Formats: sequence, C-alpha cells, structure tokens
Amino acid sequence: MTIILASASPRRRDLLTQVGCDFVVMTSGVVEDNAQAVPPHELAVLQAKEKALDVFSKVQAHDVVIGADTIVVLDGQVYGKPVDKNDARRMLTSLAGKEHQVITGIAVVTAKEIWNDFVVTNVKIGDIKAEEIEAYLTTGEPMDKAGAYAIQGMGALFVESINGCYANVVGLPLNKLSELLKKAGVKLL
Ligand SMILES: Cc1cn([C@H]2C[C@H](O)[C@@H](COP(=O)(O)OP(=O)(O)OP(=O)(O)O)O2)c(=O)[nH]c1=O
Repeated sequence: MTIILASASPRRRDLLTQVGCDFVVMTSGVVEDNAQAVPPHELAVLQAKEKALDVFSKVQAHDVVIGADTIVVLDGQVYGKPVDKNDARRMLTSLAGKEHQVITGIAVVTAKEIWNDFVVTNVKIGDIKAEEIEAYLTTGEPMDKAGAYAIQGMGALFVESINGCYANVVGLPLNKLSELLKKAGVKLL
C-alpha cells in the first residue's frame, strides 16, 4: 500500500511531511471550476474528490489517495487562486478589514470507499493600505494561493486573527486528514 497525495501544492507536501507521513505525489489533471452552482463547502469537497479519484484511476487498487481543495469565501462569494495581478488586487482589497472563511475539502479514496469532509477556518484580515497591497503583489506570493494571500508567508502580516485549524488555511487540515485516514485503515501514529 502506498499513500499518494494527489496535489501539485508544495504547501500540502510540506504539511504531510511535517506529520511523518511516508507518501508519494501524483498530480491530477483536474481543472478547477469555482463558478459551479453549489454551496462553497460542497464545491471544495467535490473538487477534492475529483482530484483524488482522477489519481486513483491511475494507481494500484490497494493504494490510498488523498485529494484536497482550498477556497476562500467572503460573504458567500468564492475566491480561488487569482488569475492575474489585477484579480489578486481585487481579492486583497475586498478581504481587507473583514472576516472570511477558508474552506478545505478533503477526500481519502481507497478501492473500498471514498471518505470526505471539509473544514472551515475563520480568518480576520486587518486594515491594509493600498500601498501595502501593491508591495505584497510585487512579491509574487499571492499568485498561486486561494484568496491571494499566504498565511504561512508574508501574508501573515495581514492576518489579525484566526479561529479554527491553521493547517486548514495553508491547504491541508491535518487533524481531519488523520481522522479520515484512520477510517481508511491508515494510522500516522
Ligand atoms: C488561504 C491560503 C491558501 N494557500 C494555498 C493552498 C493551496 O495550494 C492553494 C489553493 O489552491 P488549490 O486549488 O486548493 O490547490 P493547488 O492548485 O495549489 O494544488 P492541487 O489542486 O494540485 O492540490 O492556496 C496557502 O498556501 N496559504 C493560504 O493562506
């Protein structure tokens, strides 16, 4: 049995490595569509499942595949990764001074069953000056992150408080993952 992380995200690799998991990475060919007409938590779960199932179709039947999808939700509106600098500017401007939700959908797929769930973390962004947004954009950090910020990077300068799982914001809710892996018969400890 091999544990396979169906993700191109370096953050997810780091988080899984942090908890001593022995795994390999295979990226899925799934194209995300955050405009689908389903509630945000369902969207995250749906896309996590799609990524995991796509990879599962290419591996051995006894393997275990983990997929995840992280989105930012502000007043019911879903923010994925920004398409360009203008999009990132728009996201950061609207997140400033408000609380939003970071939702990660997670799926663990085996030949027997698909276990899936999602985790919500509330994040309050403080007031940000326009010039700070411009300076942050020049770092390039926002571009591959949902909501255009990275709590684990310079984006931490904007985060006033969080309520909930930190790893969930970075892209992989480790406590929830452990719960799903146990159901699939995989123990990390
Ligand atoms: C909010 C936030 C998101 N992110 C990242 C985590 C995810 O990599 C990314 C959300 O995009 P995702 O579409 O969830 O993941 P991905 O495209 O990077 O990787 P894959 O689909 O192959 O698994 O945003 C941070 O790194 N820090 C943060 O604070």
